[in-house]
Amino acid sequence: MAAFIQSTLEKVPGVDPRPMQRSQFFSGLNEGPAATASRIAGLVSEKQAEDNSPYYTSNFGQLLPDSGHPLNIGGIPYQGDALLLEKQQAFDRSKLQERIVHPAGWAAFGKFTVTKDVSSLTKASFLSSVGKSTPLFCRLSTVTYGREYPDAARNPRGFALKLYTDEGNYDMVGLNWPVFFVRDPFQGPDNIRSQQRNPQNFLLDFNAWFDFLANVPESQHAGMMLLSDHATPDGNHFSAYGCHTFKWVNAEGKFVYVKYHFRPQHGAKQFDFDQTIMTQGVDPDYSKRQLYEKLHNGGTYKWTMMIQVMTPEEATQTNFDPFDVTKIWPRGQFPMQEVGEVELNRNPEDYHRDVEQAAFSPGSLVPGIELSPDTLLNWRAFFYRDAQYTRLQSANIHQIPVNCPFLSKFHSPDNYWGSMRIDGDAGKKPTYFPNSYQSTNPGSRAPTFAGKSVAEVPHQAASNIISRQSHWQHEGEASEYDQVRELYTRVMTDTQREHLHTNTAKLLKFADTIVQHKYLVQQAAISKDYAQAIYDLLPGDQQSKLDIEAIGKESAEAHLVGRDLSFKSKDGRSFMGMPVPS
Ligand code: HEM
Repeated sequence: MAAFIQSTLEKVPGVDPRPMQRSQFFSGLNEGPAATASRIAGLVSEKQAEDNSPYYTSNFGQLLPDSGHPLNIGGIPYQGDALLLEKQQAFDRSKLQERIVHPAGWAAFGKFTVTKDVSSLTKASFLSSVGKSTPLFCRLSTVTYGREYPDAARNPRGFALKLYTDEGNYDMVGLNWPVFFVRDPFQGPDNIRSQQRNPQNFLLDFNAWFDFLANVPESQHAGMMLLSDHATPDGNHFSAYGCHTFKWVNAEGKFVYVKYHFRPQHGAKQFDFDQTIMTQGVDPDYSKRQLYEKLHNGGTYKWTMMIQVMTPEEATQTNFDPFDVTKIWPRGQFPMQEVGEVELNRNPEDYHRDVEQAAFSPGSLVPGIELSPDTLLNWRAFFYRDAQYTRLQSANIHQIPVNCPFLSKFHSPDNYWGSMRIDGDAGKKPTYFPNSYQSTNPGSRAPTFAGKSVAEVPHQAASNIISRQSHWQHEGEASEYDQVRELYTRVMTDTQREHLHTNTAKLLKFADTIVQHKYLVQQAAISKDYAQAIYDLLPGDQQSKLDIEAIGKESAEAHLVGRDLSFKSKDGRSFMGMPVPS
């Protein structure tokens, strides 16, 4: 194609004489999205495209006479200078709206390699054989602070992977801890807003941080992560998790549930409170720089991917809800198995093109990997695209190189048109179904559907009743705290507990007395010693306003805070994903 264009151009007198001139792609560096994607993902070894034009031009190819002199009338810029206006307009529009969450991000390309055979568990092509390697893009992020906020700040870290598989793109959109604050989609925006800036005065609002935690019993596990040194990793030295439960389906249509874990081969390291404050001040770009420099100097970062596996039958037997993202699966009961390795080895070429415009969605799945009956996961699979269509101002985001499914064996969407459509679009292909051309005949001009082999395997839901009834096992139950109590009393070391107490007290002192009281009630439900230790570290004038005995007594009913039990399932856990009987 490029040769054809070139030979045509050469016949036109006065044409740009550059060899392989490809401006038809209307891309800044004269290359199209799939070519860019193949290169930045490291599949082809071409060097970064360079602009070899002898002269600067406008977006529309007109030569710019010089850079320092607008058309002017006696020194006043003349509005008819379309070249100056274009430059100003492009500048004025050059920043994207930042992500509403996870705006501060840094990223790299690399590969995923299968190291252990899991083909009996999933038919996903990228996991089909040991040694198989798939290019990937990974974006790391903080969650609730703005794009330019210091990236060592106390916050969860996002860990989003996009695997360019031969069956389309697979996105895994996880975090650096295994649980989330809420399990109900209604509380998602509340949770995030409580950790974002106060809308009235734009100040960081620790009162809101603690107030949300004080009123949502299931948020204590993630809350403990947020206040421990877990929330202040040393740059990219952290473990990551898929958090939710996923469903893996094998070639026989049998399924299991899985949890994803990613262990850093470069080791997990954390900063304490003071080191975090210092790092933020000394280098606001600490985590970004750590990744960039490592890769720039030829190094790599690697995580080992592990899974825990649970059969649908086992999922009915556990004393915790396996589809509740505020809970973990105990490793003693569900051991870790190795799957493969994530390697980051190439820096992006252009931050805006490759990192800002990246769009991950928990709904971007491939055959063999499906959603479990986790309410929040199902909602996330639905709404991330909505956020991106607004943020990137187009539904045609698959054309952006980093999002382009450039290795998919098949690509023939039945969607067409829309803003910023720059590819071949629908062309002559029928875009309505059924049609008289749709067939598997090689001569046909329309693709057909892949059918049952790629269809989701059915699982049973709790019932066929539409209602607002809750299906959570631990809702309104003291068992809500079992796992977080285990973490606090048995898993954490003395030093980790000590840091948790001091970190918490240093921030809880910014909260109102009523919030401090209710927050300590939740912590006392985990352990009275825990609430006492935080209380002991609060300033004396604040302690005197709190009644630690009353807090201890109220903790017996902490699990009922914020609960309307009229919505609670009468059968306890009932949101169960069992196979459909044949
Ligand atoms: C409860 C509700 C949640 C809400 C309302 C929410 C909302 C969002 C939104 C709107 C975005 C920005 C999408 C974009 O513009 O590209 C986002 C990004 C992200 N979310 Fe969530 N999210 C929630 C829960 C979670 C959970 C449970 C996880 C992890 C298991 C998670 C991990 C991420 C990550 C890693 C990103 C950044 C992706 C990137 O690097 O571009 N989120 N989320």
